[in-house]
Amino acid sequence: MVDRVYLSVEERGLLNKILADGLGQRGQRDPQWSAARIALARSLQITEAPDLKRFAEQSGVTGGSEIHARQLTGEGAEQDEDYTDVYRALLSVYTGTDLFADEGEFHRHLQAHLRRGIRDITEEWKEDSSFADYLLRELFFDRGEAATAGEMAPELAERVSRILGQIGVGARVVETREGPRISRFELELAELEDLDRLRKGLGKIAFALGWGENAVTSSLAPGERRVYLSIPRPAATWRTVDWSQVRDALGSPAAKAMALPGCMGTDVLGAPFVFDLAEAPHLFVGGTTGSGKSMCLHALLLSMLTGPTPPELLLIDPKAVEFNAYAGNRNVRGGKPVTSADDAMGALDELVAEMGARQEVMSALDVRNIAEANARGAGLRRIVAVIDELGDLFMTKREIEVPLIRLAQKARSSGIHLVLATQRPEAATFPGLLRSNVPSRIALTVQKASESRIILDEGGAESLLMRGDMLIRLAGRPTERAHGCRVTTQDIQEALAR
Ligand SMILES: Nc1ncnc2c1ncn2[C@@H]1O[C@H](COP(=O)(O)OP(=O)(O)OP(=O)(O)O)[C@@H](O)[C@H]1O
Repeated sequence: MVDRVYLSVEERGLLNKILADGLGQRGQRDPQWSAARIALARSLQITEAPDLKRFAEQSGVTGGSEIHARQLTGEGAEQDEDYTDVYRALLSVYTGTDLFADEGEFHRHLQAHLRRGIRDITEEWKEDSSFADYLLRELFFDRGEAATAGEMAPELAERVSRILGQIGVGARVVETREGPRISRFELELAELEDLDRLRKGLGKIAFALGWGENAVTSSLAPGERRVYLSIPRPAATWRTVDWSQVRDALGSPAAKAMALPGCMGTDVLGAPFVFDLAEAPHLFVGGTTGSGKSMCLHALLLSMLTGPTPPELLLIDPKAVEFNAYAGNRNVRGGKPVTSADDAMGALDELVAEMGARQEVMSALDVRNIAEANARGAGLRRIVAVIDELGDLFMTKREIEVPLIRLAQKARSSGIHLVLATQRPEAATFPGLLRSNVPSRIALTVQKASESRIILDEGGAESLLMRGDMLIRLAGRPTERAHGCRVTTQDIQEALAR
């Protein structure tokens, strides 16, 4: 018999919050299983099994509490209230093992799903928003497709072949690959003219599959007459990428060789997307509210802090919300994030002065950049200034443009880098001189094609799918699509505790 599952104090707290604030069951007696079943349902939506080590281990739950199986699965209750075998069957399919035969394993998987579901709800449900709306959006939206996610690829391949025929493109599907959020088809085109027909027909393919106009994209693939066709999947079938997966990628020799390794998530096929901010050398990040911009910035900050030589971070946050957790960290310049426009101006002026001092050191050593200076023992540490939200800063203090432009123009060689983020990618927030000196860009979902063009000099970001979906254009490289990883408050705390 399934005995019980264990929860930490925080996890139990979330269940109580769902009951009281979400389901309005204030004062009722302990119907905690109803909240727990919602958390189970959330986890079961994700096609990948939860990490057993992380979510089923008992060690992290000291001081926590237990939920009995009879509450969770209805075990031992009347026949039509006992869902134990339904859960057992579901989890057997999920894991590919017979969980009817192994009670302990069933227990472990049940607990892992419950705890992952609680983790997801904690991340996704904003306290001040309606829980009913959250449930509708996260649990029930596109439920039909979610249920058939496993069989989708061959069925989709047939549909795609049929649609290609309808729009007059002669093509053979050579390979199908499922990324975390996108199905990618490699096509071999019959004739050269099929390339034009395909490009012109992308809107029709999207329309036929029920997506927005620019949701389906194509790009050239290696090999004769080969192209990739990328088709998004419904949100309920996405595989979430966690920070822990990204962090592992930063341990690779290639990433360790970078001066400022950055990884915000994966490419469309799920491989970590790692780049060197020192080569970027300045980055502009734009995306509408809820696009995942904050998570993207946290992933970038954690990547740099996890690297072999963490830089000094100047954090500027006029809204005084996003970077609070970093206060007191030894890598933060001045010990805490800067929140007022006047202090931001002062801090950036100091960086300009620091740049001047470093240039003198480099000229005395007769070297061209910080790497060469450090090879001669200069001991200069890289500095990264991160501003979230640039638009607010410009509104209260336009003059801040002056030190920013000077840094963007000249700070690269002295090891000072800028990351400028905004919710409002407008010409006024990203003016000409700054634009031309900040060559690397990340566009998360934006509302209009014109905003995409401000960030990337091209459209496309208006058709992204929120939640960290992004287009990255690094200096000298073509635009690439990536999916951000999820960064939890715990991830940030763990990284800062190092
Ligand atoms: N990479 C991701 N994977 C899964 N969910 C994500 C991801 N990025 C963001 N989300 C979801 O989107 C929500 C909004 O993300 P985030 O707070 O980073 O957006 P934002 O653009 O900074 O919005 P705001 O400006 O309103 O803070 C998160 O609470 C989370 O649920």
